[in-house]
Amino acid sequence: MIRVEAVSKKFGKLQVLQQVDLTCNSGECIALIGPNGCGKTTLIKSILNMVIPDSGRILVNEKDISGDYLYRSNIGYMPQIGRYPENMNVGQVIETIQTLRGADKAVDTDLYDAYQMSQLLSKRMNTLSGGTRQKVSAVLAFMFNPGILILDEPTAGLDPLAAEILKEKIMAEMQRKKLVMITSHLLSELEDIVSEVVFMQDGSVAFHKSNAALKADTGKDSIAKAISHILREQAS
Ligand SMILES: Nc1ncnc2c1ncn2[C@@H]1O[C@H](COP(=O)(O)OP(=O)(O)OP(=O)(O)O)[C@@H](O)[C@H]1O
Repeated sequence: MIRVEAVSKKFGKLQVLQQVDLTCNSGECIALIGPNGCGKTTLIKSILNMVIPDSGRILVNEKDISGDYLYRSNIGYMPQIGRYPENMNVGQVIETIQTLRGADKAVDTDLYDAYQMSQLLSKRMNTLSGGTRQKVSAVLAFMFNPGILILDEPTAGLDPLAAEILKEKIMAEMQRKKLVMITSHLLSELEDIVSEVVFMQDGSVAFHKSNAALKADTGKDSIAKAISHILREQAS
């Protein structure tokens, strides 16, 4: 479970997060959406302790994360752009992360197998295509069987089959009562997997509704249409 309480963050004079409150529970798949620059990645990074809020607090599984780093071993994070030691090959990167995580940890090889990683192990990171780099990030995010998955634009650059494989894996993890948080601008891709929609605007949560309630309240049959409907109403 993740609880964000009145979190604010400024970069210089720019107020990027403003009194953000958000609760996310196990078994939910949350779509964190909103316009470019509204603060989605900053919120995700705050939950990961990669950005330190100016005020407010964040609890993961009921524990305040400030000054704590151990809680992150229960979070699988797929960044928007995966950065790795570029002179290592794929096998070395996976092995290094495995060692850092502790070799005795249960390893989930579903995506490793589905993406045929064993055929890519000798490829150097700096020679990978953008999509293949995304596959490596996905494999690493899911590999250590974390209770929470935070995926920042996970399907960006993936081919349709790879994206479908990832969606199936996300759904399987939800069935196992994992908490999944996804940011994406590809709203149609989120349609079948998302249980909750959190819409951010100007650094705040504009609304947080279940996928079903969002559609029922707007009378629309897709997340994209529902969001456009709300934005048009706001503008008029
Ligand atoms: N380290 C930083 N230093 C200064 N400004 C930053 C920093 N990180 C983010 N910002 C600014 O904060 C704002 C919010 O950025 P953020 O990446 O959280 O947005 P986002 O909602 O994830 O956007 P996108 O949809 O484009 O990925 C932007 O204006 C960005 O330029």
